[in-house]
Amino acid sequence: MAEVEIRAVSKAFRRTHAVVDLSLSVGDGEFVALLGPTGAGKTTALRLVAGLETPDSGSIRIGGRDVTGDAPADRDVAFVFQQYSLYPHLSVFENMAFALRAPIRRVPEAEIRAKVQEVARLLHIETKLHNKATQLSGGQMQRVAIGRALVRSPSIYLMDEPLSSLDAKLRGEMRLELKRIQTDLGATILYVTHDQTEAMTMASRIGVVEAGRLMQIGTPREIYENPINAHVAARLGQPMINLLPAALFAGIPPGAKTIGARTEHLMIARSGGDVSATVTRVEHLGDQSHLHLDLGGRPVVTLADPEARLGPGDMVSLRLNKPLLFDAAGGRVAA
Ligand SMILES: Nc1ncnc2c1ncn2[C@@H]1O[C@H](COP(=O)(O)OP(=O)(O)OP(=O)(O)O)[C@@H](O)[C@H]1O
Repeated sequence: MAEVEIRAVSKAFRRTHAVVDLSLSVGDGEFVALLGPTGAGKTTALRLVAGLETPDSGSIRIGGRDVTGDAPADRDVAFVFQQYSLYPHLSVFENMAFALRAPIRRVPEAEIRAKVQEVARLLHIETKLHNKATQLSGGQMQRVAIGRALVRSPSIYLMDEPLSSLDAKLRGEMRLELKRIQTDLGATILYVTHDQTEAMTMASRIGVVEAGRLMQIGTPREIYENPINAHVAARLGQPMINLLPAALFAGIPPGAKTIGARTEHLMIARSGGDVSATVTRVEHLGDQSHLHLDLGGRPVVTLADPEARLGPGDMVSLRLNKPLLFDAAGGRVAA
């Protein structure tokens, strides 16, 4: 494993600025997630590191070596794509062994067997090694796709939404397993996702990307608690942060035009708060319930206290507790 350094890299496709002046380093053994909406430039950033795209400007270093002009095969990276793209006619074993069988690698057969078996155990697919790739469930296929990358020991693993085709339950399980494997192997991973839970639970640092630009990078906690602007604040947190006009509340510092209130910033009482709101809906999600409110014509969503027994039409009183403050342009304002 090795450190990867992206320095001031830009890439445009005709008039689309897919990646703009991106600087980012992934430390040895670190798990960095790029989080952003569709079209933000996450995949392009990954493809630039892999060498599948050439930057218009900037440079990329892997393990201290400038690889900007190198072909993908010379970069020592392993890529896991969104689609499994397994070879259907080959067994699970052969799919995983494939990269090790490249003639230039000259890996002895005994070593290939040992490595594939070790990784298969890690991914809990050791009993499937002789199945054809097509005789697997979606979750097993995705494990094989990840396993194909893990049998190699590249400088960095590049992963592009590898869990997005799995159902919610499997995604949750694979999140835990991928994190465990990364920790066990001390693997360096640059991971692309639009799923905030994946980024929050697996990454040591999250880079929030918007319209080709890296807006903020930090630990999940830093990004969640201390977002630099309203865009970043809206990327993390469920239910999404409520962005409300400051004018709805009294005593807000001058300069603050928008209040960012996450559920923990909103105290709900029957009376005695700063403003009153009407319950429009209570949404039961099993492990939690979301309380939808109307605050002066604006929708507000927060977590419902299961004890409160609120229903549509009930009036509640809201009190702000140290919310985030943003200026007219969405930039953060000190409280
Ligand atoms: N080969 C290409 N030719 C032209 N435009 C492209 C090409 N690849 C990407 N783009 C454009 O660059 C922008 C960034 O795309 P990219 O795939 O990197 O975004 P993304 O954040 O990975 O999105 P998603 O989550 O949907 O995969 C988009 O506007 C996309 O349409």
